[in-house]
Amino acid sequence: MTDILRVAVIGAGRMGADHIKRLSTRIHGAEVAAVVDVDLARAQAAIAGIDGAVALASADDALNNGDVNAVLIATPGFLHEEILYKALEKDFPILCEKPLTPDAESAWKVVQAETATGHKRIQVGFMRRFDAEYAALGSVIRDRELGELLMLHHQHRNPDTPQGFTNEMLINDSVVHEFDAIRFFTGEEITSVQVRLGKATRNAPNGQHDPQHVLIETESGVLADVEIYVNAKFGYEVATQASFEDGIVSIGGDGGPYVRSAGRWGGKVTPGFEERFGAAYDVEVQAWVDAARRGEIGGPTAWDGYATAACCEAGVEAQKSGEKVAVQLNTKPELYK
Ligand SMILES: NC(=O)C1=CN([C@@H]2O[C@H](COP(=O)(O)OP(=O)(O)OC[C@H]3O[C@@H](n4cnc5c(N)ncnc54)[C@H](O)[C@@H]3O)[C@@H](O)[C@H]2O)C=CC1
Ligand SMILES: O=C1[C@@H](O)[C@H](O)[C@@H](O)[C@H](O)[C@H]1O
Repeated sequence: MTDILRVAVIGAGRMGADHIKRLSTRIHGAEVAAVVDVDLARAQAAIAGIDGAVALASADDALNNGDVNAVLIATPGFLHEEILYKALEKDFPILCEKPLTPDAESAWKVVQAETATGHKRIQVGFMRRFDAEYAALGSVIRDRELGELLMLHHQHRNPDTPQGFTNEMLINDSVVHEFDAIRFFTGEEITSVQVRLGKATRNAPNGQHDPQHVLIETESGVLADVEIYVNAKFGYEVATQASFEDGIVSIGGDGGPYVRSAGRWGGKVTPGFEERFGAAYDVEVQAWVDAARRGEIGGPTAWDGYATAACCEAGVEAQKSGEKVAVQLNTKPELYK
């Protein structure tokens, strides 16, 4: 077991700030040593009240700071690649928010760079694998409790999208989670993706066509579909229904306290991913820290980041063509088998 992790968090936006809070309050075995943001005021605000943490404006300064021995990357996806190489060069444990990189070619280069080091250092932030209900459905599938899994139906709904969220990001930033979840549930690679564009909401900004219907096939022929609807207004909802030979399992549906008051009855809808997956992020980050202190990783690998990037690439092509697009994958290196 190595020393406590002294983590540099790169990117102190919505997700980075959330991880900084959990690292400095709920996670054992790690501390925030540095926070980096091009917006230095944001980095400074993020370290308020954290003893021994410094705010910096450049990732290089953090990686070369002698007090840092681990990195959590929470910049926008297109900026991950450069920081990943630098952190690999330092041989630091890395937790990289999804997507690993936004396209398959760059993700494959990252896989090759890590493979050349001879050990796994990169864990990718697919937190749904750490959600209690996802884990439970995963066990039902693996243990064949209800016979063979036949189909998966996913709903992924966000209340709205941040500025600059493009049509491609519906696939690259949002459906990337379902690509990983389907691979996690089935233990198989995805072989093809098709995207159907139907009637669109008037609430979609920035040239987005919203919602979209994504149709997915795995190696053994499991069919999955995803309703991705990122300007759904009512709240944040991520749910799955799995059809088996001997039953149906639903996760992520309405839950929580059921209240009757002031002439109404019902529950609450979570406003965002921080609330819906808060516990899963905690488990994910703790698993990363515990594994990193043993010289290992504690979750999805760079291969998972690459394979999902290849699915995204097929998905973006399918968005444009409407055709079923095959997912092209290179051979999996021994390191990830
Ligand atoms: N696992 C999950 O459920 C979620 C993951 N994410 C992922 O987290 C990452 C960050 O997303 P958000 O926090 O939503 O974005 P954001 O836009 O809120 O934050 C990004 C931050 O990075 C900073 N930044 C930009 N360029 C930088 C650079 N060169 N060096 C240092 N800082 C820089 C920005 O100033 C900003 O503060 C993305 O990869 C995103 O896909 C985001 C939301 C949920
Ligand atoms: O990763 C996330 C965001 O980047 C993405 O924009 C959302 O659609 C996802 O639900 C969330 O988990």
